[in-house]
Parts: sequence; structure tokens; C-alpha cells
Amino acid sequence: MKKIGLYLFTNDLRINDNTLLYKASQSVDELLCVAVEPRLSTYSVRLSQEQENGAHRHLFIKQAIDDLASSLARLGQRLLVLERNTSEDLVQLVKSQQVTHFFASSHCAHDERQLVIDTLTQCPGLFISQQHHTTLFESDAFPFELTKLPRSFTKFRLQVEYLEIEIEESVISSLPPAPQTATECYRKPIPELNDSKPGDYIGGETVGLIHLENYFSNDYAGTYKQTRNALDGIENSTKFSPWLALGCVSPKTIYRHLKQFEAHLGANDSTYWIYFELLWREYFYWKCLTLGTSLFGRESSDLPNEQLLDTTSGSSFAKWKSGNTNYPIVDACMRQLNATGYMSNRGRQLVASCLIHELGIDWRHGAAYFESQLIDYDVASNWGNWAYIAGALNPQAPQNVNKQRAAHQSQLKSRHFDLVKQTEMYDPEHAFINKWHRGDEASTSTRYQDVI
Ligand SMILES: Cc1cc2nc3c(=O)[nH]c(=O)nc-3n(C[C@H](O)[C@H](O)[C@H](O)COP(=O)(O)OP(=O)(O)OC[C@H]3O[C@@H](n4cnc5c(N)ncnc54)[C@H](O)[C@@H]3O)c2cc1C
Repeated sequence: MKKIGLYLFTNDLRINDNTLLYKASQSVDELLCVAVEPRLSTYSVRLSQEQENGAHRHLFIKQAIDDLASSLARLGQRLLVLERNTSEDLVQLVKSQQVTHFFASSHCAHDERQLVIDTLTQCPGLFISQQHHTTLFESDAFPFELTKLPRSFTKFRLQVEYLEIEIEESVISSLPPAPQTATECYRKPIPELNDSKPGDYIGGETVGLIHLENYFSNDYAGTYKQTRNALDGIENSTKFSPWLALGCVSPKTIYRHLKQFEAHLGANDSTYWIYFELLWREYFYWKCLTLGTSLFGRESSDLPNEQLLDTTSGSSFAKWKSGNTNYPIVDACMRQLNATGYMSNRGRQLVASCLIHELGIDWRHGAAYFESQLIDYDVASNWGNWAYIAGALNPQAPQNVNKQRAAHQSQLKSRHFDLVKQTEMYDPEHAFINKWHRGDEASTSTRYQDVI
């Protein structure tokens, strides 16, 4: 009997360092390559008050999928893109194409996992291969059970940072052909990326790998720790996140380049710090997996029926989104996000702190808006960082409630940023504020008396 495989691309839109695709290539006679275009969830539509992904995020995803389709075409394959992320289309494909083997990345997030579970439940008898292959570590490499994932990043880091990372890459030089019968639904090749402007980030594995090579062929990594907090500047932090988020480049590929850089030019605090930040990404990934829907605050009762904001908060939220709060540093960062789809890590911390503490808005609205706009939107890193800043990452255990409440208050305080001091530290000359200046006096004042 013919073995027909279906490979479902989700957050692994790449050919290189794709061990699961390699496995698929070795296991079946014909292979159906399918991608599901990420859409804004209903939950995030309500919270963000946006109907769909923003233009930059939308374009970046489209470019990444087109690039994958071109790479697959070079290997004699074709990519079928499903526009709805429901199990119906997948089930229909499995049945109509008589698929026998199903391959999909093991996602950390609830909805993406549910899509695969629902499909497999309706298609019993498939051979299933799943793997976490958008991380540095496999879950069985950890010296703890996932159910006992350390609560804090520091405890996690101390237990994992010395673990060995497998960096040998599987090379795919050919793929089994696509089944003949599914032709009408394939993605039409769109080879030219002519809808992006110079300086824009371009989605896809091809550009992601070029960016990686460029980054390490300069000495940026050697000074990363001193420059990473800058609000702007392509060279100041790695800017790997957009390609990591869609899996166009794997963290292991980045790690391999980092080790090569250290071997040639020497390791220092800065090169270690790139690894340190990748461990934050890792921590949020496994945290997301273990928290399930509670990462999104779905089980809590303080946003009844996921209600929308009242008129006053709704107006503050709209001003925050458009960069019109009258906190100059916040407005500049939000304008940068809206104009490019990217914001620095420092900027994200400041605008999140402002939304939560200055404007008193539930953090989930901010997280959902980021989800709709960021070209590097990553479910675990985004919702994890927001929950962390809001002090909502670790659900409180019933014992030691008082002790935990005190710890919670002090955490909240430590993540409430003084916007004036932060401006003095990170934008003393107001170069960044002026760059994203909205053209009236209020936006260049740092005194903030007239805030909403
Ligand atoms: C409120 C908020 C929301 C965020 N949302 C996202 C998101 O949706 N997607 C995303 O990739 N990152 C998110 N981050 C983390 C961080 O801001 C970005 O990863 C970083 O700014 C990306 O730029 P870079 O690649 O130049 O980072 P670098 O400073 O060069 O770091 C190297 C890599 O380490 C990882 N990393 C760095 N900082 C963090 C962090 N705090 N948490 C997790 N991983 C980290 C990223 O993969 C990054 O590419 C968020 C942070 C905050 C405070």
C-alpha cells in the first residue's frame, strides 16, 4: 500500500534544520505539504479591537509562506495553503487524499495543539509524528519533569544552561512528490516580494538566513550586551525574532552560528547574553505548554465574558494603540510598532508598563494588540512577557497566600517603569522621540502633566 504523508507547517516555515520534514522525506512515497496561515483568534479580536492581523504582520507571514512555497518548488514539491485554521479542511484533505502518515510540529500553544488533536480524533488510524523542533532543547533533555517546570526564569536557566545542544543539521536534498490529485488547491507561486519598502523586514527562510550570516559577519555580537537596550538601530540587538517566530530560522541554527562566532572571535559577556536571551524564549515556550489556556488569563473572572472596555478605558486604549497617550516615549514606541511591525524589547516593557500601571487597562488587551501587529509575534513570548510584567505568569497556589501576595506586589512594583527616568536613560537627546514625533508640542514634552 502506498504511504501518503501530510506535513503540516505551522511555526516551522523552513527546510533547513527541519528534522521532522527530513523524517517525512524518508518515510513516505508521496507527500502533501500544507501550511495554515496564522489568523487573529476570536479571543484576540475582541480584546485587541482589531478585526485582523495588521498590514506588516500580514505581509511578513505572506512572504514567509511564499518563500517556503518557492523552496519546496525547487525540491519538486508544492505547498497547499489553508486559509482557515479549523480542523475541517485538514480532515477533508486527509480523507480525500487517503493520507496514511501525519507530520506536525508539536506546538506549545493551546489552540494550535487543539487543531491537531481535533484532526487526529476525526482521522483514526494515521501514523503520527510530532516533535518540538522550534526550541533549543527537547523536553526529555531536562533534568526535571515538564509538570515540575521551575516557576522562575532564573531557576529554569540554572538547570538548563549547561545542557548540551544538538547542533548537527539534517540536510534535505529531495522530497517525495506531491500526490497528483490535489493540484487545484496549491499556492500559486508569487516570486517577487515587490510590496515591501526598502528597510522593511522581509519574511521567509531565505532572507532570515542572510540576516543571520550578516549579523555574525560583523562584530555586533561582541558588543550585544552594551547595545541590546537601544530603542532603535538594526545592529543594536540581533533582530532574529521575526524569523524565529515563524520558524523560518531555527534557534539551533542561530546557536550554531553563535558558537562559530565565539570560536573565531572569542566568547565574552555579550555572546553569552545572546544565549541568555534565547533561554528566556525557551522558558516562555515550555511555560506556555504547561500553562495551557491560563497563560491567556482565560479562566480568570476579572474580565467577565471577555468584555470589551468601558468608554473611558476604551478611549485610553485607542490612544495607546495609535501612539497618542501624551507619554512621549510610549507614543514613539507605539508609532514605531504601527509603522514597522517591530518594537525593541525596552520599548515593549515601557509601553506594557504604561498600559497596565498608568492607564489601568487589563494587560490582555495590550497582549492581543501586540499579537495583531508584531511581525515577530510568538504566542509564548508575547503572552508570557505580558503576563510576567502584569505579575500574572505564575498562578498563586492556595498555600502561603499571604506570602505569595506580598511577593506578587513587590514583583509588580519592580516591573512598573518610571517613564521619565527611562527616557533619560535610553533616549536622553530625544532622538527616538523626535524620530517618531507626532507633530505637536505635547509629544516632545517629558513632563507628562496632561496625560489622559
Ligand atoms: C510585552 C512584551 C511582548 C513581547 N512579545 C514578543 C513576541 O511576540 N515575540 C518575540 O519573539 N518576543 C517578544 N518579546 C520579547 C523581546 O522583546 C523580543 O524577543 C525582542 O525584542 C526581539 O528583538 P531581537 O531579536 O533583536 O532580540 P535580542 O535582544 O537580539 O534577543 C535575541 C533573541 O532572544 C529572544 N528574546 C530576547 N528577549 C526575550 C524575552 N524577553 N522573551 C522571550 N524571548 C526573548 C528572542 O528570540 C530574540 O530574537 C516581548 C517582550 C515584551 C516585554
